[in-house]
Amino acid sequence: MDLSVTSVLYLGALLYVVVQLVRFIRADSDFTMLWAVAFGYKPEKRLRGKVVWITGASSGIGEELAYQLSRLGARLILSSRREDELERVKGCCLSYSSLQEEDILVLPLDLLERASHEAKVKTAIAHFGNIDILINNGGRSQRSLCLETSVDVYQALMDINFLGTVSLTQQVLPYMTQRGTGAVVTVSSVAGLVGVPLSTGYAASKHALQGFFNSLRTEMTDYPGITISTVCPGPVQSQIVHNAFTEQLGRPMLAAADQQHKMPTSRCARLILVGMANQIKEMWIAHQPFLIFFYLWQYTPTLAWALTDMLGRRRVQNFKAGLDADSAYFSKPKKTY
Ligand SMILES: NC(=O)c1ccc[n+]([C@@H]2O[C@H](COP(=O)([O-])OP(=O)(O)OC[C@H]3O[C@@H](n4cnc5c(N)ncnc54)[C@H](O)[C@@H]3O)[C@@H](O)[C@H]2O)c1
Repeated sequence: MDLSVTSVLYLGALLYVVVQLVRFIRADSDFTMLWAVAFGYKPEKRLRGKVVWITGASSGIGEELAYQLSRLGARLILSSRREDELERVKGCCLSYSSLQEEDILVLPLDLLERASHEAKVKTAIAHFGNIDILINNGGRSQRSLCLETSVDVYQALMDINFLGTVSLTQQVLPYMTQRGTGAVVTVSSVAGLVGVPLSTGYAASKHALQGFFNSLRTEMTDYPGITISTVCPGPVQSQIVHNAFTEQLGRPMLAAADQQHKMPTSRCARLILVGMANQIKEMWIAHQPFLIFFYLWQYTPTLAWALTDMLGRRRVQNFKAGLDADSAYFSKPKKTY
């Protein structure tokens, strides 16, 4: 076959586009993250020995971050409300790693109790002398329709997810500015960037975090050694739905939803660590088809709204019918009660 140089170039370009397309379809994070995974610094090199404070360390993503960081040799401050659960996580960290008892501080903390945050930070500093990285991970979600939701639920979501996180960050940051180095990594959500039906208050609280940290990042430009990062995961396996607020405070979710379609917690935690090691400022972490939504919302909002309305309507209808709204996009919906 006689192929001209131009045809070879065209074929090469086509092959390149196909390879990139396949990579994108199989991707589980944004392009910067993909680059960091392939060519960036490894967490093993960058995070060993660091003092890392994780809020919401008693379950889900925070618990998994604690395990992976302990294996890397990072020293840990573990916080959430339940001390016994934190001691369990600490015990596992010690057995998975070569860390010593004093390398992990269990520091119970309620994001709602903002008046206690200053003293908690002082306790952490007294133990380790400094905090290298604060991971603002603790938070709660929501599964309820706006028209049925008490405003107290909206207040609680803002208090925990937004104000609790802001309060702790404000207490930790001065220690970082004094040293001129540190990182604040905040686990936001896909709901911090896009609209999510049944989670109006949760999405609002995560949008608030995005606005806050995107603005703070620029205020911190006088401190080039300080990194402000936000993490935007799509659905990840954890207790988030089980622990979600419903339409009234104190009314629990009736059943945990199917988690098969969600990203494994370990993969999400690993990607967060890669992002931290490479000081990435915004991390989009999700399987397809969720990842494509991030891009659509960013670049073609009109198309994104049309698609969200189509899929979101089904989610709302399933919820109203008492079906599992979370897995309803992907599998035969299950009754939640
Ligand atoms: N799992 C997901 O699909 C997903 C997706 C996007 C973002 N996120 C975010 O990831 C973070 C971790 O959630 P997860 O999925 O591991 O859920 P999870 O429910 O398993 O863990 C949440 C953690 O936050 C803690 N927490 C809740 N209220 C608190 C309070 N008042 N004070 C202190 N700690 C409190 C819990 O004790 C727990 O340790 C949250 O900020 C969540 O919004 C989760």
